[in-house]
Amino acid sequence: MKIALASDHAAYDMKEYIREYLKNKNYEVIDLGTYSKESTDYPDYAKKLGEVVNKGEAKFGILMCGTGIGMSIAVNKVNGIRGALCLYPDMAKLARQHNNANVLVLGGRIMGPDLAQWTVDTFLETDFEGGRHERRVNKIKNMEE
Ligand SMILES: O=C(CO)[C@H](O)[C@H](O)[C@H](O)COP(=O)(O)O
Repeated sequence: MKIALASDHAAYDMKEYIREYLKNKNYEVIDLGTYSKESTDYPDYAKKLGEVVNKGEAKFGILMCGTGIGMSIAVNKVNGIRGALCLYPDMAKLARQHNNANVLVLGGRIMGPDLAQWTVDTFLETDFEGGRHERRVNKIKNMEE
């Protein structure tokens, strides 16, 4: 399974950690940056990753910034993206089961590596439930331009 990753400077360490974690679990990882701790603008990375996921070049995306809020606001502007800021595994489980989220957003300044890793595992291993949730997700899709 292909996973796209991106972060701003505030979550650079977390991105590096998650990239190696996923590679060790044999996921194919597309690292879209940032590639250093130099100050960057999170919308640039949210746009880049959102477009990769929307085109189907990766099944899921994982975005990280300091709190996760900026990335989450920005990535949800990209068509086809359902980005969910999840700060612990149960949020990730419901983001997949109910919202069919295709981008997980994490907060690099507020989550430790273990919590981030458990949240990523839950997100990637949980399926969409469909049914009544499909109707609601379709209503979100219909809001797109
Ligand atoms: O968008 C954010 C706040 O919700 C992110 O946490 C950014 O990473 C943060 O704003 C970056 O802040 P910095 O002072 O430029 O490092």
